[in-house]
Parts: sequence; C-alpha cells; structure tokens
Amino acid sequence: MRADGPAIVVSDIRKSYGDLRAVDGVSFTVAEGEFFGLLGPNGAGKSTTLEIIEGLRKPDSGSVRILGESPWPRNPALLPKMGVQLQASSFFERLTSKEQLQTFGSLYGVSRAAAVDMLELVGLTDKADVQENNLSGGQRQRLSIACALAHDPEIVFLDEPTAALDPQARRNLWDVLRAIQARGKTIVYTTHHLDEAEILCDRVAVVDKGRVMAMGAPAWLVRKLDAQTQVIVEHGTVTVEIARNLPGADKVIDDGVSVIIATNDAGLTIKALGELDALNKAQVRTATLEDVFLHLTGRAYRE
Ligand SMILES: Nc1ncnc2c1ncn2[C@@H]1O[C@H](COP(=O)(O)OP(=O)(O)OP(=O)(O)O)[C@@H](O)[C@H]1O
Repeated sequence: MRADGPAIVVSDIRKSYGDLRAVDGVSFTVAEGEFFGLLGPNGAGKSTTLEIIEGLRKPDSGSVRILGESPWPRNPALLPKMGVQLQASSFFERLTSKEQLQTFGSLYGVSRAAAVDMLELVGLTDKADVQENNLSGGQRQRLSIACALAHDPEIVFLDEPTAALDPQARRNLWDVLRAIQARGKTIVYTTHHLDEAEILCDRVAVVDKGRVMAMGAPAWLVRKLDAQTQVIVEHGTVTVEIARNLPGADKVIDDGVSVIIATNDAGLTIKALGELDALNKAQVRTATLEDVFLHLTGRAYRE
C-alpha cells in the first residue's frame, strides 16, 4: 500500500559477518526523484547496505520498503521498477554496446529502439557498434549504467559508478548522472568521493563503521558545522599584524606564499580587506564534507 509516500524506506537494518558489524542499525528514507548518496570510506558498509535495499542480501534484522513493497524475499513485482548497477559490471561476451543494451532490454520486453535511446543518454551513440571490450574504462562504466537503465526503471541504484575513473571521466559521468535525475528517476548511489557527493546529491548519509553518522543536504551539513572560513591572500599583501586586527579574524598564518586568515565572519573580514585593496588574487575556503567527516569521527577522511 502506498499513496505517494517515499520511494524508499530503510528501517534499522543490520548485517554482521561473524563479529564484524558491517551494517549496524541504518535507517533513512529517499523521496521520489531524489538523488541520495551513501558516502563513506572503504569498508564503511555502503555496498552491503545497498545490496540489502536492492534485495540481493538478506538483513539480519530491520526492514526495507521500495515503492511500498519489500525487496526480500526476491520480489518479481519490483524488478521492472529497479535498475541496479553493481560494483563489478559484467557484460555479455563479444556484443557491441548497442547489442548489450538490446539484450538487457529484451529481458524486460523493452523495444530495441527504446533500449538504444539509453546510449544517447549516457553519451555513447558513437560507440554503438563497438564491442564492450574495446571501450575505455569510463565508457564501459557509462555502458553499465545504460544497461541498468535499459528497462526504464523508476529507481536506479549505482554502486561506486565513478570509482577507478580518471578526473575527466569522472566529471563526464556526473553529467550523465544529472541527466538521469532530470528524467525524474530516483537515484541512490554510493561513493567514497566526498567532493563529488557534495556536488551531485540532494541529500547524503555519511556512513562510517556500519552506522549513519549524519544525514542531510551537503550544504546544510557543512553549514551546521559552523566552521571558520579561511580567507587566503597573497604573501606581502597584508602583514600578519594587520591581518590579526581585521574584523572577524581569528588565527593568522603566513607560510611565505600566502597569508591565511581564519575568520568567524568572512563578510566583515573580506570587506575590510577590500578597503585595504588587498583582495587581488584572494581565495576563500569554506568547510567541506571532509570537515564534517573529521568533526563526526575525529579522524581525517582517507579515500
Ligand atoms: N561477504 C562478506 N563476508 C565477510 N565480510 C564481508 C562480506 N562483505 C563485506 N564484508 C565486510 O563488511 C564491511 C563492509 O563492507 P562493504 O563492502 O559494505 O563496505 P563499503 O563501504 O561498500 O566499502 P567499499 O567502498 O570498499 O566497497 C567490510 O569490512 C567488508 O570487509
């Protein structure tokens, strides 16, 4: 039963492997059309959480509802509504990109033309007749996302789709993910790239050691930290003495290249620097999700 409720409801799921609590009481909801990120370092429990939600793994306890239904035990009614891309993608041998998509699509009775449309969405139209083994890593990743979308599901699960890609391929894939969301799909994805999650996700759950440490819009999580802003001006522009006396300024460091001013009121500090004509080449660094992670766990984030 479901009357426009959330697309996904996860309630207190747990999964242990022997003594290891891989998922230790995780709960969250995802709204329809939302881009939701599970993020955290390697081994945090993201994949296990995702696989439980996808109905690929049975939780020790807790429950999951997808579009109002339970994905476990295997629920055939849900399969056409879900697109799943696993961390290790597998393709049919020796088929071209187009044939891969048509084959995946045919499993769900999708027309050959509709399946091929997905090639355009992921920017692979010009590789339609290229065999999968001749694609680059980034292109193969895009093909595997297209295969997860071949049957036009409502919800798309992507496990580390940007892992192992170079920075350029990663950015290209961001455009693909945004295009998928623009089609109204609900996206749940895992990543260990905090910068990427900050840019792409409507909301994130920061996961560490099987637990959700914080959840919300990235900008909200960062703002809630109430961290200092750093205003960085070129060395020689202002002296440390002057910088320390600027309104809002707290700590000041001169490292010989820059004068770094940690401020509690960036607006006031920048205004005063402007009046001193000291803003040429200035940079402003605000807190990021990395600072949120550090604050939550007491350890620096390692990708
Ligand atoms: N089948 C399994 N048997 C035993 N331990 C497992 C199994 N699957 C996962 N684990 C362990 O559970 C923990 C969580 O793993 P999981 O793959 O969910 O983390 P993750 O956050 O997705 O990490 P990664 O980004 O490296 O994939 C890890 O310590 C992992 O070694």
